[in-house]
Amino acid sequence: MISLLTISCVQMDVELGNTSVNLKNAIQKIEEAVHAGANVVVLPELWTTGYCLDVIEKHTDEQDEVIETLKKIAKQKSIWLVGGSLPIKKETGVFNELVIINSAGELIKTYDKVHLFQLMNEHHYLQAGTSDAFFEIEGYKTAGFVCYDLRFPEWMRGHAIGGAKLLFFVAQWPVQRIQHWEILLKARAIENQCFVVACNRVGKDKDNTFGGNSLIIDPWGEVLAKGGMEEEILNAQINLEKVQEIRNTIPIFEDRKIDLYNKF
Ligand SMILES: NC(=O)CCC(=O)C(=O)O
Repeated sequence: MISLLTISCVQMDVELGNTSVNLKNAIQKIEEAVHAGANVVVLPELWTTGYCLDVIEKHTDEQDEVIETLKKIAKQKSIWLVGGSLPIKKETGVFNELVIINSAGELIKTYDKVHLFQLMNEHHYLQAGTSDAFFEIEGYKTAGFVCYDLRFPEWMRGHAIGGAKLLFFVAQWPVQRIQHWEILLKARAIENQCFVVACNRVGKDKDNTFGGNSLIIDPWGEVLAKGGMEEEILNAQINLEKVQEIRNTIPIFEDRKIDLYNKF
C-alpha cells in the first residue's frame, strides 16, 4: 500500500450552464496539477453546470461525455480523480452525484448527495441519495461527500467508524457562510482523526458569490493548504500512516461510550 499521496484541489470558477467551457477549464487545471506532481486531483460540486437547477435536466445528457473525458485523462496521466459532482439523471430524477475514477481510468464509485440544501432549492429539483460514501485509494479506505453533507457530523462519524482515514468534500459553498465551512471542516478532521480534503468553487452566479477557501487538513487539525477567493490549485502531500499515529495518541475510537449515545 502506498501511504504517501500528493493531493491537488482544483478551486475553479464555473460558468453557469456551460459544460464545454467548464470542462475545458477543468482539464487545463488537472494538467497543471499533474505537472505539480499530483496523484489525486479533486474537483468541486456541480462544476460542469453550476446551480442552474431550473434547467438542470437539460444538461444531464452532456455528462456522459464529461465522464468519458475524465476517465481518459485519469488513465493517460495515471492519476485518481475525485471528479467533483455532476447532475446525473436516473429513473427517479436528477441526482447530485460525486464520481470517483481510478488511475486506470475506471469509474469505481458514485455517491449521490444525501442531504439536499433547501436554502439553494435543491429539494425542488434534485433527488437525495441513500447510499454510503466509501471507496478505496491505493488500499486505504476513504469517503467522499458533497457540500451540505458536511453539516451532518453523524454521517462522517459513521464513515470514520467504518474505517475511512481520509474524507473528501466537494462544494459550492457561498462566501457568507465561509466561516462555518472552515470551522466544520477542521472539526470533522479533529473529531474523526482523519485527513480532510475539501474543494470549493469560486466566482458568482445570479444568487451567490462562492467562497473558495478550499482546505487540506491533517488528522490533528493542522492546515496543510488553504485557498483564497480566486481560481487556484492547492497541493499537499499527505501520509495516511499519520492517522493511526494520532489515533494511538488520543484513542477516541476506543473511548466511545456507545451504550449512552442513543439513551436520552
Ligand atoms: N451547495 C451546498 O450544499 C451549499 C451548502 C451551504 O452553503 C451551507 O451553508 O451548508
